[in-house]
Amino acid sequence: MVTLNTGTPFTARVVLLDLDGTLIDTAPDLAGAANHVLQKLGRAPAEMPVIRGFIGNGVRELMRRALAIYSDPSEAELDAAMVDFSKYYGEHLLDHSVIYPGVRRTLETLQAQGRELVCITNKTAAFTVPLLQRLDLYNFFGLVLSGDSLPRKKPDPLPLTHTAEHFHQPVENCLLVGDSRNDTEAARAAGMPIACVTYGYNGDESVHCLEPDAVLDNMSELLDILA
Ligand SMILES: O=C(O)COP(=O)(O)O
Ligand SMILES: [Mg+2]
Repeated sequence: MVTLNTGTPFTARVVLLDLDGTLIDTAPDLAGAANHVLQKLGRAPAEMPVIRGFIGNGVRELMRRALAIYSDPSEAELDAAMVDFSKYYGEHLLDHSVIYPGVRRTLETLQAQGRELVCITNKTAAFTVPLLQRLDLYNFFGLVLSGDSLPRKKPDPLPLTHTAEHFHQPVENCLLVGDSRNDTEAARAAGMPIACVTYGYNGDESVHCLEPDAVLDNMSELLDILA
């Protein structure tokens, strides 16, 4: 079901899409990599719902939070953990991760409508690009901004304002589609409309609490709210 809180459809000449929890269900493989590191350190694996709640601020923050279940890691401990995490995750990017229902067909339609598509994620580029390429999604995007592409990532508005400038569009003519508080905060700070999907990673909080301009249960519902 779609909830439209603005009353009018969005022009959205540029559609910005979050990655983890919005386009791709990456949690199983992120959990696999984090638990690989925990196991190496002799610790118990974290449950999937717990790991899901750690996603959204980049893989380093995910690993920091997973280690902190036991005790807050030093930066040196986190550096060492990230070497193991990165190697394992890079080799297991797509063991269990899948595109969410409706995503591919919706991207095809948006592209056919002549809209610019952009992927905006806090994931590092070393993982973002192969994930999109191997799922045959990469070519949909005129721009891909990862967590390490610009000096600041979401919830900072920079990736959003950078995108609007890149395509010479006012922010009002863009629309961010995301799944979490980082997305709504970045959008509000940029003055960009935001739609949230209900199926992603926003901890225990319903995305309705974030008061986005629209709420989607399936990506295909995006087509119902665009002018
Ligand atoms: O936490 C991450 O690595 C990425 O999260 P995002 O794609 O939802 O921005
Ligand atoms: Mg997300």
